[in-house]
Amino acid sequence: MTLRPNAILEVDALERRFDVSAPWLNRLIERKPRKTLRAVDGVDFTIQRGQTLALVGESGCGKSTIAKLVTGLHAPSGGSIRFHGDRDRLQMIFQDPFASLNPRWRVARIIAEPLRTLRPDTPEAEVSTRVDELLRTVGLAPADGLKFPHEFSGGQRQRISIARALAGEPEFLVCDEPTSALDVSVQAQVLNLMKRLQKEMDLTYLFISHDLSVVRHMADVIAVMYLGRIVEIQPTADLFANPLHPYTRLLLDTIPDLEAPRRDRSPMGGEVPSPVSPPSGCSFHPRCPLAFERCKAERPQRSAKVHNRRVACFAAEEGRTDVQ
Ligand SMILES: Nc1ncnc2c1ncn2[C@@H]1O[C@H](COP(=O)(O)OP(=O)(O)OP(=O)(O)O)[C@@H](O)[C@H]1O
Repeated sequence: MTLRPNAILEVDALERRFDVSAPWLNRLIERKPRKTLRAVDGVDFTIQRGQTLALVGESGCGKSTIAKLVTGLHAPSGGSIRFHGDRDRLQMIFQDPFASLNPRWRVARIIAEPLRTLRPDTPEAEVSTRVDELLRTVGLAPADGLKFPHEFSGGQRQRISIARALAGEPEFLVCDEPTSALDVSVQAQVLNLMKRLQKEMDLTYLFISHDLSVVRHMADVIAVMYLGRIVEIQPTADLFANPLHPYTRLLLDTIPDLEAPRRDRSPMGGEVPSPVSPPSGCSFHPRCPLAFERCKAERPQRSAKVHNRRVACFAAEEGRTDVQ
């Protein structure tokens, strides 16, 4: 893999397996073998400084595990993560701001915490000025610093999480479903805030969502995941204009308000298989309208020579779009 000069994060052949075996005594009695779950199964992507890469896919496809690998909460089972930035300046924003904000702390203390950790010698007056500034930056008032998290709405709580993340002077933010607990109108406001902050502070985002319509206006590059793998990765406009993988097309079909209605809308059928015993060949073949014999037997590889633009699908490689 060649490093582009502006890459801040390079993820290469990343794997994370979990041992999900029954306790050893049960295994012994019931003569059951060990079981391994492949949550992340050979993923690679690059994120350029100042850009947003979105990971999209249904629940359980491995998005959060990648977030935890990138932030160091999990160790990889294989592959590599190269971060060309300051590790201390990597912050995370979670889906549920209520769970991630200490309910017994006033908001000012919550926001000040990363600042105090980063620069323990900062005088109190300076900390408090900075907290006021951060509250204003995210659209809240300095007086809000005196309140507790439960006194705020969901959107406001997410603004508090963002202010707390910014207090750590981040250059890279991992955002795991940051707006999926919010109402649609509030979602848009928080997403716009994140976009504005990205521009003003030259932030890089790894943005995780199950919803393509959310990442459409956020991401420069979208990676679509299925069962621990990236099945397609493309710049956002290209992915929407010309989705290559049948799974991406199915995901696009589930977006109700896409301006140009697609002629061949088809509902997403079937369940995501278990990552403990994934289907043979291409993991998507049992749900794929374009699957043929080869898809059951062989696993499509990352086809691309070009970074952040590729598809893992035999039908796409062969240019077939006819339903079998
Ligand atoms: N600590 C763990 N131990 C065992 N299995 C795990 C663990 N963490 C995640 N998994 C499994 O790994 C797979 C990927 O999970 P992950 O949370 O990364 O998916 P996701 O795409 O983020 O889904 P969601 O949006 O529901 O969180 C799932 O099958 C999940 O059950």
